[in-house]
Amino acid sequence: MREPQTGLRASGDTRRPSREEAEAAVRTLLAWTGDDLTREGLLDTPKRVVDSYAEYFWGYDGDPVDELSRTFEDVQGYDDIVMLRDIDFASHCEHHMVPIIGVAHVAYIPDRRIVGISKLARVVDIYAKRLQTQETMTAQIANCIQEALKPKGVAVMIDALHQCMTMRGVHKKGTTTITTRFTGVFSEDKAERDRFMQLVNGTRVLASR
Ligand SMILES: Nc1nc2c(ncn2[C@@H]2O[C@H](COP(=O)(O)OP(=O)(O)OP(=O)(O)O)[C@@H](O)[C@H]2O)c(=O)[nH]1
Ligand SMILES: [Zn+2]
Repeated sequence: MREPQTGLRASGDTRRPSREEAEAAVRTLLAWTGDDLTREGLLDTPKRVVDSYAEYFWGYDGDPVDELSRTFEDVQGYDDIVMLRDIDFASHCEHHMVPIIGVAHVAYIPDRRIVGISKLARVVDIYAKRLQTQETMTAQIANCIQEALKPKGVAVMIDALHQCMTMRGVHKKGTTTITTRFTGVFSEDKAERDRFMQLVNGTRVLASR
C-alpha cells in the first residue's frame, strides 16, 4: 500500500490494522449501540462494514499526480477554459465520518498541454475517497492540477451537503456549503473568475441525457 499523502498516521504509528482488527472494531461499535451481535442480521455486518470502508476510503491508495501524467499537446493552439461541471462525488467528513455528498466544478486554462478530461474527475474521486473537510478537498484538487499540469490557472468550486449537518447536530436540511479555490489567472483576473462563475451557473442543456 502506498503511504497516504495526507497527514494520516503522522503520529508515528504506521502499521495499518489488519482486516480482523477492523472487523473487531466494528463489533465493538455494534455492541456499543446495545444491539445483539449474535442475531442473524448482524452476523456479517462487521465484514460488510469493512468492505464498505474499503470503498469509501480507497483514495489513500490513489495517486492524483499520476492520473495527470499523460498529456497531449497537439490541440491546434487551444488555449481557453476547459471545464468539467457537476462532477458528482461522495466523500466523508473527517470530524464525524458521515457522508459529504456534492458536485465539483473543475476548470483550467492550458498552457500548451491538455489532459484527458476523465482524469480531472479521477482526481476529484481520489481526494473524495478520503476523510475530508470540504476546504481541504477543494484546495487539494486545485493544487494538484496546478502542480501537475502547470496550466495558466485552475478554478475549483465544490457545492456539497454535509450529512453531519442534516441528519444530526444542527439539523439544517438542504443547506449546502460552497467552497472555491483559484490559482494563476483565475486568482489574478476577476474577469476570468467571472467567466468561470458564468459557466458554473449556465443552463444545463445536456444534464438529463
Ligand atoms: N469547516 C468545515 N467544517 C466541517 C466540515 N465538515 C464538518 N464540519 C464541522 O466540523 C465541526 C466540528 O465541531 P465540533 O464542535 O468539534 O463537533 P460537534 O460537537 O459534533 O459539532 P456539531 O456538528 O455542531 O454538533 C462542526 O461545526 C461541523 O459542522 C467541513 O468540511 N469543513
Ligand atoms: Zn461532519
